[in-house]
Amino acid sequence: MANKSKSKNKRPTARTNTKKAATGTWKVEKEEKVQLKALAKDERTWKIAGTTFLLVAVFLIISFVSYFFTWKQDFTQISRGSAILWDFDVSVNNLLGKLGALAAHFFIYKLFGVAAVLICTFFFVVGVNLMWRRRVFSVWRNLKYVTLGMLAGSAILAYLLPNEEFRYGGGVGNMIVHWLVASLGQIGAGAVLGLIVIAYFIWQFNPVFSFPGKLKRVNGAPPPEPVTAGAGDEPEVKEPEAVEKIAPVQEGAKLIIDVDVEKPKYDIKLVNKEPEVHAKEEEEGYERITVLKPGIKKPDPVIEKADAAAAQELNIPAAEKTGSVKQEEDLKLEINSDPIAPVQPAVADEKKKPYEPALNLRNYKKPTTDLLETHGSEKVVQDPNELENNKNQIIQTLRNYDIEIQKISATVGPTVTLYEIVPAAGVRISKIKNLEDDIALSLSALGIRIIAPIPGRGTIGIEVPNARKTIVSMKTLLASEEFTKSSHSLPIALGKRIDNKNFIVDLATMPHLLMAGATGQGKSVGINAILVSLLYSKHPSQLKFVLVDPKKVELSVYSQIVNHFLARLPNEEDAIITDTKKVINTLNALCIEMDNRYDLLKDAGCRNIKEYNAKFAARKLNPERGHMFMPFIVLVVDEFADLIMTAGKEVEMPIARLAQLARAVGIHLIIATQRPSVNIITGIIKANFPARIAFKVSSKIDSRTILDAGGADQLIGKGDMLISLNGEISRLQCAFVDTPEVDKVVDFIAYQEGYPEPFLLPEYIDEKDLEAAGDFDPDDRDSLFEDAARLIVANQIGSTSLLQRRMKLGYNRAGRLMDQLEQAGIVGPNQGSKAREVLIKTEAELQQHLDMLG
Ligand SMILES: Nc1ncnc2c1ncn2[C@@H]1O[C@H](COP(=O)(O)OP(=O)(O)OP(=O)(O)O)[C@@H](O)[C@H]1O
Repeated sequence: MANKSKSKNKRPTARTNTKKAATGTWKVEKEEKVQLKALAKDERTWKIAGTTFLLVAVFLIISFVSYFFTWKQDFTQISRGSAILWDFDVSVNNLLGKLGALAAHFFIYKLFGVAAVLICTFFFVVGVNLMWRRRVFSVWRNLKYVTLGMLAGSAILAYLLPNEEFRYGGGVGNMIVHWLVASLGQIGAGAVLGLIVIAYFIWQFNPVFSFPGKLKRVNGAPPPEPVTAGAGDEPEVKEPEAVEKIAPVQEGAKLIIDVDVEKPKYDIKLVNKEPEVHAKEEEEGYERITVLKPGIKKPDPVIEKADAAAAQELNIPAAEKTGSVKQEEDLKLEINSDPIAPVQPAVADEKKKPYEPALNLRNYKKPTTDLLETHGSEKVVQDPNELENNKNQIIQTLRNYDIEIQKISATVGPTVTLYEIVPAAGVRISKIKNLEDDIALSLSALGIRIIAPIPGRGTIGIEVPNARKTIVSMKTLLASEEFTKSSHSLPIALGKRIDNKNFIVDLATMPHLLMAGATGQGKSVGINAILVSLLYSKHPSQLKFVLVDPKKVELSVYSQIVNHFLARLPNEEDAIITDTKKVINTLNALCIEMDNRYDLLKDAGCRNIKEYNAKFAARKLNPERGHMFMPFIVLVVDEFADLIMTAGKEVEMPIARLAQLARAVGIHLIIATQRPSVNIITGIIKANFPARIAFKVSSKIDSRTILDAGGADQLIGKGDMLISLNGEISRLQCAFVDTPEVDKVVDFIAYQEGYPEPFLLPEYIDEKDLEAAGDFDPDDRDSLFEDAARLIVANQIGSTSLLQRRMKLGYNRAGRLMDQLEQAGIVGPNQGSKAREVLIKTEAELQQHLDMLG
């Protein structure tokens, strides 16, 4: 539905015309409305609005600064108010004239004093966001800081500088101080303002206060802590009375409530997990750097040393090599035009060090976790009263249906609590399953899901949403040891399970992922979580993304890292594909890349990308024969429904082909859709995507389409999700990474040196295009004819796939080239599966032959 209206909005004129045919005056109003809407959506309107806000920010800052110097001279005039604007006899000294003087006087003198300068940042932030049409800064956060800063700043200045000629605290500051002094006295007012300053510093910097005496005790035995702590080695058992009303539970804690069914009474056990080990600042092999400005890096002795060592390996004088992109490019071009082809000479010399793809961007630093934020408290909180009430209601509801239970226990997760029930002997499981809606009704909660039975546990699970939910920050997951020490090829941190365990999986083994969810339920955040995980774990030489974004805005931020992590078609400007036609070409190009990679694997005698890359790194494969280090390629399609609706089979077929075959050659697909209906997620797509994620969907049917099971319609949104992996469905809270965090990560990468150009996919030329354009005459020589002839003669192998691989061509074009080479007498006729005979033996001979052909 949402999408329908979106696409309608995109075509205001079409919509207007239809209405026109229908009615009279009403139609005109409608038309105006539509035009206004189109105007409001026009990029230029946004830019004009952005520029206006930025100019207001500049206007205010100049008038404020000027006011500090000129207020005294202008005071009498400004005090007359706006009347002076129309009095041409009046002149003022403020740099921005009467309006500047009046604005500054209003904000500084009448309102917030010196602290009023903060208001300029608000106009700046809004202006920048409008100008770039995305959330570069958080307006809400800025507004909070500006308001609090102006109130607190004006009061503090008014308190500290009370009798000055200049009103440092402005009218508002004076008023607050006046009221504080009248209520609390001079000292009390000072204490309150001092407290505000101290509270600000504590909040901002969270200093550590430690007492030497206590430290000694910590070294010996940890002091007992309340329920929260997770400090004790032993699990604590507490009577309910002893538990605080809201008991924060440490990550990984399991809350077990044992129920005596006759006399409702329970024990709460908290089983705390080992404390979380925080991220290492330095990841293996990569030093941490501080990024100053684009292109400017702090000189780092370690990096320089590494450069020297690497240069030595390349047999290039260190001085020439250090930091010289140009040199690196030249050298690369000499060996192979591929941007990630080996810079290091890959001669089959067994004594040489293994080839390291990362050395081509040896100064590259992976992003650090301090770029990310912790959202809210990481502690899972659960109210014992809530637990008790839910438990009683579950027991009562089941009893109403004559179902008795032996035991009930609860596991508190970030968003939901899992109540596990052991039913009394003889109770049929299906009976409980059928009561799903009744239990949900009696607990008056959305998002109840019943798992009957929980696989492998012999219990029945009832998931009930928590009244207070915890956000799972991406930062925590990426800093966890499971992630930093993971041995996965493509680790992705998706979120936390119901038992608070981190859920980190390997995309390479999934091997493709289908994601669905109604609009606004967390799909975009989920895609960002996956992309950010991969950016945190991989070097640009190891991974390339192909990003398809028909909505045009969701993935655009990643365009900044085009020369680091993106792949695109040759001769394409944009690395992020938004146009359906280009999507089809890209998907077909990926199919060619897959076929080429299979040829290389076959030639190398390897079964998969891992073996192949290991062999290449051991310098057992010759780049001269087209071998190269293969990066993983991850294709992300945000909004698959749009594509299927517009291009149908043309999109479905290459996706299905890639999904069936591409795993072994390191190509993985992530396909997301808002509308998981059967005409979009067809049988053929579904059959090839064993791993599927569902955020909240709007109907049970949608849930069945995506997961082959109900439940996704019962989720509560905001990243609450079900993942079906190897036939097993788990409920997760998706990791949250906000857009400004993604911006920071992308900026961190973008400011570093990248490859000279993006990773190029093979060229794909649509047969239909060629025919339609009528620009291919078999008698006309292809523009690449001579290059192809040279390649074939140099290698003395008459193989079409050699042309495909080395010249990055599609099968059809390479085939035509081969036919033309045959016509020209350079290669012999087709010999089935064997390569054609090459009739010309040397380059000199070829040159003569070509000259003869003219
Ligand atoms: N994992 C999460 N944790 C907490 N809040 C979340 C999470 N995921 C999403 N949200 C909240 O839900 C909002 C919508 O999420 P998101 O933009 O990912 O939805 P969407 O499904 O991609 O929507 P659309 O399809 O319209 O783009 C976010 O702005 C955020 O406030």
